[in-house]
Amino acid sequence: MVRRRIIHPVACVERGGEELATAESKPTASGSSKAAPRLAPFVRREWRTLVVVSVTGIAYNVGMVAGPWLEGLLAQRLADILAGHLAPQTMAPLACCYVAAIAGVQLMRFLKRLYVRKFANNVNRRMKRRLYQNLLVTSEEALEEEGAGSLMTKALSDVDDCVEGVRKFTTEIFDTGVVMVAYLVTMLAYDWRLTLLALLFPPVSYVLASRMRRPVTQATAAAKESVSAMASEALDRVEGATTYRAFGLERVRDESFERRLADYERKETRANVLSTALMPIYQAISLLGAGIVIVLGARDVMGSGWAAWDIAAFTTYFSVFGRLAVKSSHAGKLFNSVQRAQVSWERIRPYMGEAATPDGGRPVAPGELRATDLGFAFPGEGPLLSHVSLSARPGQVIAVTGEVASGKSTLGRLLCGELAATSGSVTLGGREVRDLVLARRPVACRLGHDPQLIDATVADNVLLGDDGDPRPDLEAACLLREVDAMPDGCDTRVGEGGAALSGGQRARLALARTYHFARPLVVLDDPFASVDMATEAQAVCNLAAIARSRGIVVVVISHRLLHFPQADGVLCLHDGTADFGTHDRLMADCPAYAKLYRMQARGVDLDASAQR
Ligand SMILES: Nc1ncnc2c1ncn2[C@@H]1O[C@H](COP(=O)(O)OP(=O)(O)OP(=O)(O)O)[C@@H](O)[C@H]1O
Repeated sequence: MVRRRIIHPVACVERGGEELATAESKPTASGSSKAAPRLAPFVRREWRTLVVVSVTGIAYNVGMVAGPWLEGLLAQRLADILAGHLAPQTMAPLACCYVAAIAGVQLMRFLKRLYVRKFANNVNRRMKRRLYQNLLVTSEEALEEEGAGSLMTKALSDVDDCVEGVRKFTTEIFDTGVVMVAYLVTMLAYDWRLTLLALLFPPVSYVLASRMRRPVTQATAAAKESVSAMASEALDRVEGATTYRAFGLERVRDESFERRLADYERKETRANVLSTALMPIYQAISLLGAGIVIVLGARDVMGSGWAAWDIAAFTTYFSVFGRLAVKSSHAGKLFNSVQRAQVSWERIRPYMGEAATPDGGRPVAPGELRATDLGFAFPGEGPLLSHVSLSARPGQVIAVTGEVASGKSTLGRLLCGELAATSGSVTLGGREVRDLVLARRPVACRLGHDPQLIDATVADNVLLGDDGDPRPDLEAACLLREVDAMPDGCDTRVGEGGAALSGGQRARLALARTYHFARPLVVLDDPFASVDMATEAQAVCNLAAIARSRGIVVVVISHRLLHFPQADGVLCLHDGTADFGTHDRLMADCPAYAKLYRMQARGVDLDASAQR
């Protein structure tokens, strides 16, 4: 069966190039971390930076009140000088104080911004590292379900959006929260009755902003989904460019991409409008109190109000009120950025649990493989396999065959613990393989249809950074003679995905790597599909020798039955069930197997080939 798969080369390197059996659930659900991941620990790790942010943030924002206060004094001093009550030179010390205060406040602002950025960068780096580590140990099944576009969006933009929300929140705590308290206290000190009246309006803008939370969240989530779908579409278009061109489907695919693009534009525009364009409305509402301040403040200056003000007091009060009104409208901005961050966090949350270390478990000793009464069905589909049983002692080779799409590859994945059986069990040495896999113990490896070669040398592709000599493994895979004939031998580069090799060479190079990292259970899914018969005969011989010498169980899945008589056991899948036994018994008792074998036997002297 051919299915589109996500290539994750780093995972391939980490997993020894084999399709290492992993949990199909996401890391957090697979036992590495039971508690739901939380954002707070990522933030808490940066407590030192946050202390600097707090000190500079409070100094900056409290210092902000000094500006309007000194401006009031300057206005009053100017009035006194113009009235002849004071000499002009008395302005100089006050002006110096003003400049020094502004400079000090701006210095604090610079430091606060610097450390907020540092804080955000560190949180971002830590979250991306965690996401990356968890993606590495997530099963292909889960990755495919998620979709490549969605994963790219999560890795690249959701973490950024989430951290940006945290950064804005941290910034606004000081730039909005602390400074508003400082402004409020100042205004209450000047005239508390006027202050209470003038500040009736900002709460209206808070209420409106909080009412808008749900639409903002929904619009943001819709925009995120749309960008993921667009990324998937673009990836698919690039990956399948040659195919679409060859089959004249380019226009259809381009139109489909255009539709995705239009959908993205619409949803992103709506999300942006809701999260940013409402700001002026919040501001206008907050500023409605300005009229009250002008009328009642003028009465204070005239001596008929609730307080006795001079021009300095009026100037300071009006300036502080204006700043407070503008700041209070920022609360809406704060809600919106927090909403956006929440949406992103929910999307990446499943991948943010304690990172599981790939392949970190203790080795598993070789043992008997026993599959008992296995049954399996893909979600929402009818049973694919039922009542499948087999067993193999250490050192034995089991051959598996069956009709097309009878579930051979699926059985290989079940044996390796990559998929959870619907019923029955698979044990190795008496322990459930899937439990060992979920505990990240290196129990099984599977060589699938895709060799997953890296753009490096032949030796690198076998060893993947491991110490050792690749030659014995290359020889066992019947590739050494061809590698020795290459210009640089084992140091020959194979190109991206092994582009410089033939299909058969690619398959055998991946086989050599599987031998190098062999586990107690090795499943080879159609490993000799692209090699000639003589090479296949030698490779099968070597495979049996490796199984015996290392005491491992090897399961070979193949459509080619030429060498099945040499296997220690044969499993034939047919009609949703299976027959297991020796080649001779199946020839006698399993008509489906006998038919397949005889069909291939036509024109081939099988007995002679098998004895070679
Ligand atoms: N992830 C999946 N979700 C749903 N159905 C799937 C999935 N993977 C495989 N199948 C279906 O399960 C059936 C068996 O697939 P499988 O690859 O195991 O068969 P196979 O015997 O190895 O095929 P082939 O002979 O072509 O190599 C197919 O009908 C396939 O479409």
